[in-house]
Formats: sequence, C-alpha cells, structure tokens
Amino acid sequence: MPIRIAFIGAGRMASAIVRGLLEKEHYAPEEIACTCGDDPTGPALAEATGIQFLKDITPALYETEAVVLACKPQQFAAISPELAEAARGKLILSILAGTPLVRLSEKFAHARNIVRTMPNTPGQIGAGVTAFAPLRELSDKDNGIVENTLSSLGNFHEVDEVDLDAVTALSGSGPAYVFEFAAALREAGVSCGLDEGLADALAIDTLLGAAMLLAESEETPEALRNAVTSPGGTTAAALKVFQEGDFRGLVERALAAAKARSLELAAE
Ligand SMILES: NC(=O)C1=CN([C@@H]2O[C@H](COP(=O)(O)OP(=O)(O)OC[C@H]3O[C@@H](n4cnc5c(N)ncnc54)[C@H](OP(=O)(O)O)[C@@H]3O)[C@@H](O)[C@H]2O)C=CC1
Ligand SMILES: O=C(O)[C@@H]1CCC=N1
Repeated sequence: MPIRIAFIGAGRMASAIVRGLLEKEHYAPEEIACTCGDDPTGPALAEATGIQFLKDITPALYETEAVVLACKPQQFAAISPELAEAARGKLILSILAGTPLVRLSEKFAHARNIVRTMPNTPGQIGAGVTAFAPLRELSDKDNGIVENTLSSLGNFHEVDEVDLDAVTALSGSGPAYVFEFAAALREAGVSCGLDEGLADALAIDTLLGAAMLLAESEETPEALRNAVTSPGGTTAAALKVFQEGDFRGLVERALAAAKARSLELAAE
C-alpha cells in the first residue's frame, strides 16, 4: 500500500493528528508514515498506532499526496533540501508556530500548495480548534485533504495569514491558560480549606460545565457571568478582586506576549 501522508515530526501534535485521521478512517495505518529527530517519538507513535516509522522518510515522500510538518519551529531550518525536493508537487501542511508561508515556500519551492495551520491540544480528543491559511486557493482535492485532517481534530476556520500569530496566542496556546487556571482554582480551593482531590474535581467540573454552557447558550460570556453574580453576593466579592488585579489587562498582556513570540519565531 503506498504511503499517502507523511509526518515530519512525531510528537504530541503529530500524534493527535495521526490518531484523529485513523479514528475517522481517512487513511489506513499503512498509508501513514512518520519520521522524527534523535529521540524515539517516531518509533513510539508507530508502535502505538500501526503507522510506519521511517528513519529516512525522503524516498517515501515521492509517493505521498501530502506532507505534514510537525517538528518544532526551531527544527525547521534543519529540514534538508533533499527532503524538500522529494516533496515536489505535494501538498504541505505546516503546524509550526510562527513559521510564515513565505519561509515555508522558500524551502518547499516546488510544493503543489502550502497550508499554514494552528491547531491546539484538545485536538487529541477531537475537541480542538484550528485556524488555517493557504498559500494559494485550494483545489477541490487539496481542500478535501485539509478538511479531513483538520476536522479530525475538531472545529476549523480559514483565516488570513496575518491573523495566525494572534490565533496562536489565543487558541494555540490557550489550553495552557485554562490548565493554569484549573491549577490555580485547585490551589485556592485548598487554601480555603478543601481537600485537594475534591478541589481538583470541583475545578474540572466547573470549567467543563461553564464551557459547555457557554458553547450551548446564546448569551455572551458577560451575560452568563452576570447570571452567576447576585448583587452583594459571593461572586461579586470575588470578581471585585479580579478587577482590582486587572485580570483583563493581565490576559491582554499575556496574549500580546504570545503573539510577539510567534512573530519572533518566524525567523528562528
Ligand atoms: N503543543 C502544542 O500545544 C502545539 C504545538 N504546535 C506546533 O506543533 C509543532 C510540534 O509541537 P509538539 O508536537 O508539541 O512538539 P514535540 O516536541 O512533541 O514534537 C516534535 C517532533 O519533532 C521531531 N523532530 C525533531 N527534530 C526533527 C527533525 N530534524 N526532523 C524531523 N522531526 C524532527 C521530534 O522528534 P524527537 O523528539 O523524537 O527527536 C518530535 O517527534 C511545533 O511546531 C509547535 O509550534 C501547534 C499548536 C499547538
Ligand atoms: O508554545 C508553543 O510555542 C506552541 C504553539 C502553540 C502552543 N504551543
């Protein structure tokens, strides 16, 4: 069976995409190959999913229809000209944070088309969100490959490339902010006298329930917040502390820092 899609990098995100593609039966395991760096992530992914691990994936690229770039942005420069040449006429999908289409197209000068994407880790369970920007308008065939790949991870949105650094700051990195908030809720619950296990369970269910309500409701986050906040009650007391600590300003500065770092990664 020919290899139809090849992964350059076999870490957390490649693993999420491979598992999604297999679960949705877009490819058979034998039609997917991966390679990696010096650590054994590639063999581990192959062992766990049945896909092929190829130490040298270059020869296999000639037979693929698509190549997914899933190494770290700082490892992009190490991708060899031979590998890029073998990807001549292929669709390239990049998940590299920061690396712009212009840089991708310098290396993969003879690609059929290139799509810069920004997924996130909830894609591991099909609950992710991805934004993508193609170099050129996608043909029907390539649109199908992109849709199959991104829908395996969850929802997806086409955007202008200029928005992708901000997308990275919001939804690419965003799960980490939520996990940090979950840990902060657990710690604060313990400080208030709760058992750690109970505080953890309450924090998780609160985040999950609030996110589901937000997704299902037609109300804004502000309206839903107000519905929790009784005048003179407990929530108002807590929100006053958030406001005094400039919670929104803090989030704004955090996203600005992530966006700035994404722009810096463009050249690394
Ligand atoms: N983690 C996240 O939340 C998100 C990450 N991204 C982007 O996804 C990409 C991958 O991230 P993530 O999966 O977290 O990273 P990982 O560190 O888990 O995976 C990186 C992979 O790249 C491999 N690799 C290293 N050097 C090379 C090389 N020269 N050739 C081929 N493969 C190589 C590594 O191999 P080995 O370790 O075996 O040496 C590893 O399999 C990054 O570009 C990141 O910006 C995008 C959205 C979200
Ligand atoms: O932290 C990072 O650089 C990557 C990109 C988005 C999430 N993780």
